[in-house]
Amino acid sequence: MPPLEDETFPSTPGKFKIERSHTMNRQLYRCFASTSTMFLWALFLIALTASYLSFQGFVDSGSRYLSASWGGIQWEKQVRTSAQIHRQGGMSVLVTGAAGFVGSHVSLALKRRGDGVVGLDNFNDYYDPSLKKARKSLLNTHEVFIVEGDVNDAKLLAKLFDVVAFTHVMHLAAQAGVRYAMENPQSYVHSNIAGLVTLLETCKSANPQPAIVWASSSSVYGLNEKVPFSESDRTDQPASLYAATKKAGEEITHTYNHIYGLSITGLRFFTVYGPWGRPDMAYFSFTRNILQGKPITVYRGKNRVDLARDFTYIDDIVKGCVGSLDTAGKSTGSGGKKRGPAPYRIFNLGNTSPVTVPTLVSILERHLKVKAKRNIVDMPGNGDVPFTHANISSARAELGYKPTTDLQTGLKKFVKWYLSYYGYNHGKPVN
Ligand SMILES: O=C(O)[C@H]1O[C@H](OP(=O)(O)OP(=O)(O)OC[C@H]2O[C@@H](n3ccc(=O)[nH]c3=O)[C@H](O)[C@@H]2O)[C@H](O)[C@@H](O)[C@H]1O
Repeated sequence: MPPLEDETFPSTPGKFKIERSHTMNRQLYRCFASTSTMFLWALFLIALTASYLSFQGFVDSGSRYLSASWGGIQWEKQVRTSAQIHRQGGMSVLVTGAAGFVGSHVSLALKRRGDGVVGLDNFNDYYDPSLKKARKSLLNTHEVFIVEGDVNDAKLLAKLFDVVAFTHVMHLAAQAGVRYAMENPQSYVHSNIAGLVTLLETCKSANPQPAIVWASSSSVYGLNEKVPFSESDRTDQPASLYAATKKAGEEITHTYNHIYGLSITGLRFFTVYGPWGRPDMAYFSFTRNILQGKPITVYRGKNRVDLARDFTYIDDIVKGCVGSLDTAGKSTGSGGKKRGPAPYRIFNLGNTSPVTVPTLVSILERHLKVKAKRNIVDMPGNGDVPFTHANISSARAELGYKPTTDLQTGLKKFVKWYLSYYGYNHGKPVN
Protein backbone atom coordinates (compact mmCIF):
# COMPACT_ATOMS: atom_id res chain seq x y z
CA MET A 1 0.00 0.00 0.00
CA PRO A 2 1.40 3.47 -0.75
CA PRO A 3 1.53 5.92 2.22
CA LEU A 4 -1.25 8.47 2.57
CA GLU A 5 1.06 11.36 1.65
CA ASP A 6 1.72 9.73 -1.62
CA GLU A 7 -1.97 9.57 -2.30
CA THR A 8 -2.48 13.18 -1.15
CA PHE A 9 0.41 14.43 -3.36
CA PRO A 10 -0.27 12.65 -6.52
CA SER A 11 2.29 12.60 -9.23
CA THR A 12 0.30 14.92 -11.43
CA PRO A 13 0.83 18.49 -10.09
CA GLY A 14 -2.48 19.72 -11.45
CA LYS A 15 -4.32 17.31 -9.16
CA PHE A 16 -2.84 18.84 -6.00
CA LYS A 17 -5.45 19.84 -3.37
CA ILE A 18 -4.93 21.32 0.16
CA GLU A 19 -6.88 19.49 2.91
CA ARG A 20 -8.16 22.24 5.22
CA SER A 21 -9.10 19.97 8.24
CA HIS A 22 -5.47 18.82 9.06
CA THR A 23 -3.27 20.20 11.85
CA MET A 24 -0.95 23.17 11.38
CA ASN A 25 2.21 21.03 11.46
CA ARG A 26 0.87 18.63 9.06
CA GLN A 27 -0.22 21.54 6.86
CA LEU A 28 3.21 23.12 7.18
CA TYR A 29 4.88 19.83 6.39
CA ARG A 30 2.58 19.27 3.51
CA CYS A 31 3.06 22.83 2.40
CA PHE A 32 6.86 22.46 2.57
CA ALA A 33 6.71 19.11 0.88
CA SER A 34 4.42 20.44 -1.83
CA THR A 35 6.61 23.52 -2.37
CA SER A 36 9.74 21.45 -2.85
CA THR A 37 7.93 19.04 -5.14
CA MET A 38 6.55 21.93 -7.15
CA PHE A 39 10.01 23.41 -7.28
CA LEU A 40 11.37 20.16 -8.61
CA TRP A 41 8.56 19.94 -11.10
CA ALA A 42 9.15 23.50 -12.19
CA LEU A 43 12.84 22.75 -12.67
CA PHE A 44 11.94 19.65 -14.60
CA LEU A 45 9.53 21.59 -16.81
CA ILE A 46 12.02 24.37 -17.45
CA ALA A 47 14.65 21.81 -18.41
CA LEU A 48 12.17 20.00 -20.62
CA THR A 49 11.08 23.22 -22.35
CA ALA A 50 14.66 24.37 -22.83
CA SER A 51 15.73 21.07 -24.32
CA TYR A 52 12.64 21.01 -26.54
CA LEU A 53 13.36 24.53 -27.78
CA SER A 54 16.99 23.83 -28.45
CA PHE A 55 16.08 20.59 -30.21
CA GLN A 56 13.54 22.52 -32.32
CA GLY A 57 16.26 25.07 -33.12
CA PHE A 58 18.58 22.28 -34.12
CA VAL A 59 15.90 20.71 -36.30
CA ASP A 60 15.08 24.09 -37.86
CA SER A 61 18.65 25.03 -38.61
CA GLY A 62 19.31 21.50 -39.74
CA SER A 63 16.41 21.50 -42.15
CA ARG A 64 17.39 25.00 -43.34
CA TYR A 65 20.83 23.65 -44.01
CA LEU A 66 19.53 20.54 -45.66
CA SER A 67 17.00 22.38 -47.83
CA ALA A 68 19.55 25.03 -48.88
CA SER A 69 21.29 23.84 -52.02
CA TRP A 70 24.51 25.66 -51.21
CA GLY A 71 26.91 26.11 -48.34
CA GLY A 72 29.00 23.81 -46.19
CA ILE A 73 32.55 22.52 -46.28
CA GLN A 74 31.93 19.97 -49.03
CA TRP A 75 30.17 22.56 -51.21
CA GLU A 76 33.03 25.05 -50.80
CA LYS A 77 35.49 22.35 -51.77
CA GLN A 78 33.53 21.61 -54.95
CA VAL A 79 33.43 25.32 -55.82
CA ARG A 80 37.18 25.73 -55.24
CA THR A 81 38.08 22.63 -57.21
CA SER A 82 35.90 23.67 -60.14
CA ALA A 83 37.46 27.16 -60.13
CA GLN A 84 41.04 25.86 -60.27
CA ILE A 85 43.05 27.12 -63.22
CA HIS A 86 45.03 24.53 -65.17
CA ARG A 87 46.95 26.65 -67.67
CA GLN A 88 49.45 29.47 -67.53
CA GLY A 89 47.76 32.86 -67.54
CA GLY A 90 44.34 31.24 -67.23
CA MET A 91 41.26 32.78 -65.67
CA SER A 92 38.70 31.72 -63.12
CA VAL A 93 35.25 32.45 -64.45
CA LEU A 94 31.86 32.51 -62.77
CA VAL A 95 29.40 31.57 -65.52
CA THR A 96 25.81 32.49 -64.69
CA GLY A 97 23.16 30.58 -66.62
CA ALA A 98 25.67 27.73 -66.95
CA ALA A 99 22.94 25.11 -67.44
CA GLY A 100 21.49 27.19 -70.26
CA PHE A 101 22.20 26.83 -73.96
CA VAL A 102 25.01 29.35 -74.43
CA GLY A 103 26.21 29.01 -70.82
CA SER A 104 26.82 25.27 -71.03
CA HIS A 105 28.78 25.59 -74.29
CA VAL A 106 30.92 28.48 -73.02
CA SER A 107 31.62 26.67 -69.73
CA LEU A 108 32.83 23.59 -71.56
CA ALA A 109 35.04 25.59 -73.92
CA LEU A 110 36.69 27.42 -71.03
CA LYS A 111 37.20 24.26 -69.01
CA ARG A 112 38.66 22.41 -71.97
CA ARG A 113 41.42 24.96 -72.42
CA GLY A 114 42.29 24.92 -68.72
CA ASP A 115 40.39 27.83 -67.22
CA GLY A 116 38.62 27.51 -63.90
CA VAL A 117 34.83 27.56 -64.23
CA VAL A 118 32.08 27.67 -61.63
CA GLY A 119 28.51 27.65 -62.92
CA LEU A 120 25.43 29.21 -61.41
CA ASP A 121 21.90 28.43 -62.56
CA ASN A 122 18.43 28.52 -61.02
CA PHE A 123 17.10 25.68 -63.22
CA ASN A 124 13.77 27.46 -63.71
CA ASP A 125 11.03 25.82 -65.75
CA TYR A 126 10.71 28.38 -68.57
CA TYR A 127 11.49 25.34 -70.69
CA ASP A 128 11.95 21.68 -69.79
CA PRO A 129 14.35 21.67 -66.80
CA SER A 130 15.37 18.09 -67.61
CA LEU A 131 17.32 19.46 -70.57
CA LYS A 132 19.12 21.83 -68.19
CA LYS A 133 19.83 18.92 -65.85
CA ALA A 134 21.22 16.93 -68.75
CA ARG A 135 23.53 19.82 -69.63
CA LYS A 136 24.55 19.94 -65.98
CA SER A 137 25.42 16.24 -66.03
CA LEU A 138 27.48 16.76 -69.15
CA LEU A 139 29.38 19.61 -67.49
CA ASN A 140 29.82 17.49 -64.40
CA THR A 141 31.67 14.87 -66.40
CA HIS A 142 34.06 17.66 -67.45
CA GLU A 143 34.48 18.70 -63.83
CA VAL A 144 32.46 21.89 -64.05
CA PHE A 145 30.42 22.34 -60.89
CA ILE A 146 27.11 24.19 -61.23
CA VAL A 147 25.74 25.83 -58.11
CA GLU A 148 21.95 25.82 -57.98
CA GLY A 149 20.88 29.36 -57.16
CA ASP A 150 19.52 32.64 -58.45
CA VAL A 151 21.45 35.75 -59.47
CA ASN A 152 19.09 37.66 -57.20
CA ASP A 153 20.52 35.83 -54.19
CA ALA A 154 23.04 38.42 -52.95
CA LYS A 155 24.18 36.19 -50.06
CA LEU A 156 25.00 33.34 -52.38
CA LEU A 157 26.90 35.62 -54.76
CA ALA A 158 28.87 37.13 -51.86
CA LYS A 159 29.68 33.63 -50.64
CA LEU A 160 30.91 32.56 -54.06
CA PHE A 161 33.25 35.55 -54.23
CA ASP A 162 34.33 34.80 -50.68
CA VAL A 163 35.38 31.30 -51.69
CA VAL A 164 36.90 32.18 -55.09
CA ALA A 165 38.54 35.40 -56.33
CA PHE A 166 36.93 35.20 -59.76
CA THR A 167 38.89 37.10 -62.40
CA HIS A 168 35.92 37.15 -64.80
CA VAL A 169 32.15 36.80 -64.79
CA MET A 170 30.39 35.51 -67.88
CA HIS A 171 26.84 36.62 -67.17
CA LEU A 172 24.40 34.63 -69.30
CA ALA A 173 21.58 34.03 -66.81
CA ALA A 174 18.50 35.78 -68.14
CA GLN A 175 14.85 35.42 -68.95
CA ALA A 176 15.05 34.73 -72.67
CA GLY A 177 12.37 34.70 -75.36
CA VAL A 178 10.84 37.65 -77.16
CA ARG A 179 7.17 36.66 -77.23
CA TYR A 180 6.94 35.15 -73.71
CA ALA A 181 7.40 38.67 -72.30
CA MET A 182 3.70 39.31 -72.94
CA GLU A 183 2.77 36.28 -70.83
CA ASN A 184 5.14 36.82 -67.93
CA PRO A 185 6.55 40.36 -67.93
CA GLN A 186 7.67 40.24 -64.31
CA SER A 187 10.07 37.38 -64.96
CA TYR A 188 12.03 39.68 -67.30
CA VAL A 189 12.26 42.41 -64.69
CA HIS A 190 13.27 39.85 -62.07
CA SER A 191 16.09 38.22 -64.03
CA ASN A 192 17.25 40.78 -66.58
CA ILE A 193 17.09 43.88 -64.40
CA ALA A 194 16.96 43.01 -60.68
CA GLY A 195 19.25 40.00 -61.12
CA LEU A 196 21.72 42.01 -63.17
CA VAL A 197 21.88 44.76 -60.54
CA THR A 198 22.38 42.21 -57.74
CA LEU A 199 25.26 40.67 -59.67
CA LEU A 200 26.85 44.04 -60.41
CA GLU A 201 26.56 45.06 -56.76
CA THR A 202 28.48 41.94 -55.79
CA CYS A 203 31.11 42.47 -58.49
CA LYS A 204 31.63 46.11 -57.59
CA SER A 205 32.33 45.17 -53.95
CA ALA A 206 34.56 42.21 -54.77
CA ASN A 207 38.29 42.50 -54.21
CA PRO A 208 39.65 42.21 -56.81
CA GLN A 209 36.74 43.23 -59.02
CA PRO A 210 36.18 40.79 -61.91
CA ALA A 211 35.81 41.83 -65.54
CA ILE A 212 32.26 41.21 -66.73
CA VAL A 213 31.10 39.91 -70.11
CA TRP A 214 27.34 39.61 -70.44
CA ALA A 215 24.60 38.73 -72.92
CA SER A 216 22.71 41.59 -74.44
CA SER A 217 20.66 40.92 -77.56
CA SER A 218 20.16 41.82 -81.21
CA SER A 219 16.62 42.68 -80.17
CA VAL A 220 17.84 46.04 -78.82
CA TYR A 221 17.84 47.29 -82.43
CA GLY A 222 14.05 46.96 -82.30
CA LEU A 223 12.39 48.90 -85.07
CA ASN A 224 15.70 50.17 -86.47
CA GLU A 225 15.52 49.90 -90.27
CA LYS A 226 19.12 50.67 -91.17
CA VAL A 227 20.89 47.45 -92.19
CA PRO A 228 23.18 45.84 -91.31
CA PHE A 229 22.83 46.75 -87.64
CA SER A 230 25.92 48.49 -86.27
CA GLU A 231 26.67 49.05 -82.61
CA SER A 232 26.36 52.80 -83.14
CA ASP A 233 22.82 52.54 -84.57
CA ARG A 234 19.89 53.73 -82.51
CA THR A 235 18.58 51.31 -79.92
CA ASP A 236 15.85 53.43 -78.37
CA GLN A 237 12.88 51.79 -80.08
CA PRO A 238 12.54 48.33 -78.53
CA ALA A 239 9.68 46.24 -79.87
CA SER A 240 9.34 43.93 -76.86
CA LEU A 241 9.75 44.05 -73.11
CA TYR A 242 12.55 41.50 -73.52
CA ALA A 243 14.40 43.96 -75.76
CA ALA A 244 13.66 46.80 -73.35
CA THR A 245 15.18 44.87 -70.42
CA LYS A 246 18.30 44.07 -72.46
CA LYS A 247 18.61 47.71 -73.47
CA ALA A 248 18.15 48.67 -69.80
CA GLY A 249 20.95 46.21 -69.01
CA GLU A 250 23.26 48.09 -71.36
CA GLU A 251 22.51 51.36 -69.56
CA ILE A 252 22.79 49.78 -66.12
CA THR A 253 26.17 48.19 -66.89
CA HIS A 254 27.36 51.53 -68.22
CA THR A 255 26.54 53.10 -64.86
CA TYR A 256 28.55 50.49 -62.97
CA ASN A 257 31.45 50.97 -65.35
CA HIS A 258 31.29 54.73 -64.86
CA ILE A 259 30.88 54.83 -61.08
CA TYR A 260 32.78 51.77 -59.89
CA GLY A 261 35.35 51.08 -62.61
CA LEU A 262 33.96 47.67 -63.61
CA SER A 263 35.23 46.36 -66.93
CA ILE A 264 32.13 45.62 -69.02
CA THR A 265 31.59 43.89 -72.35
CA GLY A 266 28.02 43.51 -73.65
CA LEU A 267 27.41 41.02 -76.47
CA ARG A 268 24.44 41.43 -78.77
CA PHE A 269 23.68 37.83 -79.78
CA PHE A 270 21.81 37.26 -83.04
CA THR A 271 19.32 34.32 -82.82
CA VAL A 272 21.77 31.68 -81.60
CA TYR A 273 21.03 28.06 -82.55
CA GLY A 274 22.66 24.64 -82.40
CA PRO A 275 22.95 21.36 -80.46
CA TRP A 276 21.70 21.49 -76.86
CA GLY A 277 19.67 24.56 -77.86
CA ARG A 278 16.54 26.15 -76.43
CA PRO A 279 13.26 24.31 -77.07
CA ASP A 280 11.31 27.58 -77.13
CA MET A 281 13.10 28.81 -80.26
CA ALA A 282 11.63 28.41 -83.73
CA TYR A 283 14.23 26.04 -85.25
CA PHE A 284 13.86 23.72 -82.23
CA SER A 285 10.05 23.70 -81.94
CA PHE A 286 9.71 23.38 -85.73
CA THR A 287 11.93 20.28 -85.64
CA ARG A 288 9.83 18.72 -82.90
CA ASN A 289 6.54 19.45 -84.68
CA ILE A 290 7.76 18.32 -88.08
CA LEU A 291 8.90 14.99 -86.62
CA GLN A 292 5.61 14.54 -84.79
CA GLY A 293 3.60 15.35 -87.91
CA LYS A 294 2.14 18.46 -86.28
CA PRO A 295 1.66 21.76 -88.14
CA ILE A 296 4.08 24.64 -87.62
CA THR A 297 3.09 28.30 -87.57
CA VAL A 298 5.26 30.44 -89.81
CA TYR A 299 4.86 34.15 -89.26
CA ARG A 300 4.86 36.53 -92.19
CA GLY A 301 5.61 40.26 -92.11
CA LYS A 302 3.75 43.26 -93.53
CA ASN A 303 2.88 43.05 -97.23
CA ARG A 304 3.49 39.29 -97.12
CA VAL A 305 7.21 39.80 -96.71
CA ASP A 306 9.03 36.84 -95.15
CA LEU A 307 10.65 37.37 -91.76
CA ALA A 308 14.41 36.92 -91.67
CA ARG A 309 17.04 36.33 -89.00
CA ASP A 310 20.80 36.47 -88.89
CA PHE A 311 20.88 32.95 -87.38
CA THR A 312 24.22 32.40 -85.64
CA TYR A 313 25.72 29.01 -84.85
CA ILE A 314 26.61 28.27 -81.23
CA ASP A 315 30.30 27.47 -81.86
CA ASP A 316 30.78 30.88 -83.45
CA ILE A 317 29.08 32.54 -80.50
CA VAL A 318 31.31 30.61 -78.08
CA LYS A 319 34.39 31.93 -79.89
CA GLY A 320 33.02 35.45 -79.55
CA CYS A 321 32.39 34.95 -75.83
CA VAL A 322 35.83 33.51 -75.16
CA GLY A 323 37.45 36.23 -77.28
CA SER A 324 35.60 38.82 -75.21
CA LEU A 325 36.85 37.32 -71.96
CA ASP A 326 40.41 37.17 -73.31
CA THR A 327 40.42 40.81 -74.39
CA ALA A 328 38.43 42.28 -71.51
CA GLY A 329 40.61 44.81 -69.75
CA LYS A 330 40.78 44.76 -65.99
CA SER A 331 38.28 46.41 -63.68
CA THR A 332 39.96 49.24 -61.83
CA GLY A 333 37.96 49.61 -58.63
CA SER A 334 38.64 48.27 -55.18
CA GLY A 335 36.74 48.51 -51.92
CA GLY A 336 33.68 49.52 -53.95
CA LYS A 337 35.48 52.61 -55.30
CA LYS A 338 36.64 53.42 -58.82
CA ARG A 339 40.40 53.88 -59.15
CA GLY A 340 40.51 54.78 -62.83
CA PRO A 341 38.68 54.36 -66.13
CA ALA A 342 37.79 50.81 -67.16
CA PRO A 343 36.75 49.46 -70.57
CA TYR A 344 33.11 49.58 -71.62
CA ARG A 345 32.47 47.67 -74.86
CA ILE A 346 29.49 46.45 -76.87
CA PHE A 347 29.75 44.01 -79.78
CA ASN A 348 27.38 42.44 -82.27
CA LEU A 349 27.85 38.68 -82.51
CA GLY A 350 25.95 37.64 -85.61
CA ASN A 351 26.52 35.64 -88.75
CA THR A 352 26.16 38.50 -91.27
CA SER A 353 23.92 36.54 -93.65
CA PRO A 354 20.21 36.68 -92.79
CA VAL A 355 18.00 33.78 -93.86
CA THR A 356 14.20 33.88 -94.13
CA VAL A 357 12.07 31.73 -91.83
CA PRO A 358 10.55 29.73 -94.76
CA THR A 359 14.12 28.92 -95.90
CA LEU A 360 14.93 27.75 -92.39
CA VAL A 361 11.93 25.41 -92.61
CA SER A 362 13.05 24.07 -96.00
CA ILE A 363 16.52 23.29 -94.65
CA LEU A 364 14.99 21.43 -91.71
CA GLU A 365 12.73 19.45 -94.05
CA ARG A 366 15.78 18.33 -96.03
CA HIS A 367 17.74 17.29 -92.95
CA LEU A 368 14.78 15.56 -91.33
CA LYS A 369 13.54 14.05 -94.61
CA VAL A 370 10.01 14.97 -93.56
CA LYS A 371 7.69 17.57 -95.10
CA ALA A 372 6.46 20.27 -92.77
CA LYS A 373 2.78 21.16 -92.47
CA ARG A 374 3.12 24.94 -92.77
CA ASN A 375 0.49 27.21 -91.35
CA ILE A 376 1.39 30.70 -92.59
CA VAL A 377 -0.08 33.56 -90.57
CA ASP A 378 0.49 37.31 -90.37
CA MET A 379 2.97 38.22 -87.65
CA PRO A 380 0.98 39.07 -84.55
CA GLY A 381 1.95 42.23 -82.65
CA ASN A 382 3.83 40.28 -80.03
CA GLY A 383 7.23 41.94 -79.95
CA ASP A 384 8.72 40.32 -83.03
CA VAL A 385 10.83 42.34 -85.45
CA PRO A 386 10.78 41.66 -89.23
CA PHE A 387 14.51 41.05 -89.72
CA THR A 388 17.94 41.17 -88.11
CA HIS A 389 21.33 41.53 -89.75
CA ALA A 390 24.60 42.09 -87.92
CA ASN A 391 27.53 44.24 -88.85
CA ILE A 392 30.39 42.47 -87.06
CA SER A 393 33.35 44.63 -88.04
CA SER A 394 34.00 45.76 -84.45
CA ALA A 395 33.96 42.21 -83.10
CA ARG A 396 36.19 41.09 -85.95
CA ALA A 397 38.71 43.85 -85.28
CA GLU A 398 38.79 43.62 -81.49
CA LEU A 399 37.92 40.01 -80.68
CA GLY A 400 39.12 38.24 -83.82
CA TYR A 401 35.50 37.10 -84.24
CA LYS A 402 34.87 35.36 -87.54
CA PRO A 403 31.76 33.19 -87.91
CA THR A 404 32.37 30.12 -90.04
CA THR A 405 29.17 28.07 -89.91
CA ASP A 406 26.30 28.71 -92.32
CA LEU A 407 22.70 27.81 -91.47
CA GLN A 408 22.68 24.69 -93.67
CA THR A 409 25.72 23.23 -91.89
CA GLY A 410 24.68 24.36 -88.43
CA LEU A 411 21.18 22.91 -88.72
CA LYS A 412 22.62 19.60 -89.89
CA LYS A 413 24.61 19.41 -86.67
CA PHE A 414 21.56 20.44 -84.67
CA VAL A 415 19.35 17.77 -86.26
CA LYS A 416 21.99 15.11 -85.64
CA TRP A 417 22.12 16.06 -81.98
CA TYR A 418 18.33 16.31 -81.74
CA LEU A 419 17.77 12.83 -83.10
CA SER A 420 20.41 11.32 -80.85
CA TYR A 421 18.96 13.05 -77.79
CA TYR A 422 15.20 12.71 -78.35
CA GLY A 423 14.87 10.06 -81.05
CA TYR A 424 12.44 10.45 -83.92
CA ASN A 425 9.36 10.85 -81.75
CA HIS A 426 10.69 13.46 -79.40
CA GLY A 427 9.81 11.19 -76.53
CA LYS A 428 12.08 10.86 -73.58
CA PRO A 429 15.78 11.46 -74.17
CA VAL A 430 17.53 8.39 -75.57
CA ASN A 431 19.99 6.91 -73.09
O1 LIG B 1 18.60 37.57 -81.29
C1 LIG B 1 18.05 37.74 -80.23
O2 LIG B 1 18.35 38.64 -79.48
C2 LIG B 1 16.91 36.88 -79.85
O3 LIG B 1 16.95 35.71 -80.63
C3 LIG B 1 15.88 34.83 -80.42
O4 LIG B 1 14.66 35.48 -80.75
P1 LIG B 1 14.08 35.31 -82.20
O5 LIG B 1 14.99 35.86 -83.21
O6 LIG B 1 12.71 35.83 -82.14
O7 LIG B 1 14.15 33.72 -82.37
P2 LIG B 1 12.99 32.65 -82.54
O8 LIG B 1 12.05 32.72 -81.42
O9 LIG B 1 13.65 31.37 -82.79
O10 LIG B 1 12.24 33.14 -83.86
C4 LIG B 1 12.93 33.14 -85.10
C5 LIG B 1 12.00 33.56 -86.19
O11 LIG B 1 10.98 32.59 -86.33
C6 LIG B 1 9.71 33.22 -86.30
N1 LIG B 1 8.76 32.29 -85.66
C7 LIG B 1 8.90 31.96 -84.37
C8 LIG B 1 8.02 31.08 -83.78
C9 LIG B 1 6.98 30.54 -84.54
O12 LIG B 1 6.16 29.74 -84.07
N2 LIG B 1 6.88 30.91 -85.83
C10 LIG B 1 7.74 31.76 -86.44
O13 LIG B 1 7.61 32.08 -87.61
C11 LIG B 1 9.91 34.48 -85.51
O14 LIG B 1 8.92 35.42 -85.88
C12 LIG B 1 11.29 34.87 -85.95
O15 LIG B 1 11.23 35.58 -87.12
C13 LIG B 1 15.86 34.40 -78.97
O16 LIG B 1 14.70 33.58 -78.76
C14 LIG B 1 15.81 35.56 -78.04
O17 LIG B 1 15.93 35.09 -76.72
C15 LIG B 1 16.91 36.55 -78.37
O18 LIG B 1 18.13 36.04 -77.95
